Amino acid sequence: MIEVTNLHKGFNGEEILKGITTTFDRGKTNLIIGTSGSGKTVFLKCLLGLFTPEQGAICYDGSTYSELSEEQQRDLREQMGMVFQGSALFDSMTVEENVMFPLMMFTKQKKDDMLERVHEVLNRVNLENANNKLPSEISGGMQKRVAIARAIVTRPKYLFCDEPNSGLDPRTAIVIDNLIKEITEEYDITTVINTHDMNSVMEIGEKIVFLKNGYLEWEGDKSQIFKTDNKAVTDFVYSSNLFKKVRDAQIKRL
Ligand SMILES: Nc1ncnc2c1ncn2[C@@H]1O[C@H](COP(=O)(O)OP(=O)(O)OP(=O)(O)O)[C@@H](O)[C@H]1O
Repeated sequence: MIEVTNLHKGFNGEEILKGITTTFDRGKTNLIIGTSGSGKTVFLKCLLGLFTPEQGAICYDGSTYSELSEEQQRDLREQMGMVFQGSALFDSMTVEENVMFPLMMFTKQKKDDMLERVHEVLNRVNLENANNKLPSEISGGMQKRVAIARAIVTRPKYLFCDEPNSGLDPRTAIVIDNLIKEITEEYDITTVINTHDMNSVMEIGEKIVFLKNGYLEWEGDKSQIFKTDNKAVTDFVYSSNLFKKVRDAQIKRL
């Protein structure tokens, strides 16, 4: 579980996050949504320990980040997996080498043990017969599976995903969403996903945090998001192509 209290973060005197308070439960897919420039990426980077907030606290299963020693902060960061936008695989490394990379960086395991773990996670993300391929030789959906395998290979307690669906066709996007949800439940991970995608909200939005201009404007789950009368949220929901059609049909019937 991650508990965020009164988080403030700015740059060069401009405040970007303006006092965010929320919680992200373990074993759940938590989504951060909001309009462009609302501070979603800055928030995710604060959760990853990449940005230091000016005020407020982030507490990971009882450990408040700012109260930890540098060594403890490093240990905590090693318990975090990250799926980057666009997958961010190493082009010159094979699928197997990409997934093994965090194990080589952060553990002192024997090569055979590392390989066994790599094959285990590649199987889990249903990626067979691609171990020796380069990223350029596999599809975008397969690259995303490799990125997920690489993010979970060290058995992280926290998984952060930045726009995991960007660049994927809608069908593949749903498969990837559900894979992340299944992994979150199976391994009891606290997962936080930054997304623009209303399909993801519908599919896996167990907790949704909506940011607007650096404020937490609304939070709830995927059933509540269609019942809220918060205008910023309804504008966002119905600006997606999928729901524009639904709304237009409703207006026509009136
Ligand atoms: N390192 C930085 N230095 C200065 N300003 C920054 C930095 N990172 C982000 N910002 C500013 O913070 C604001 C919020 O940016 P952020 O990337 O978090 O938005 P976002 O909600 O993720 O948008 P998008 O959906 O378009 O990716 C923007 O005005 C951006 O210019």
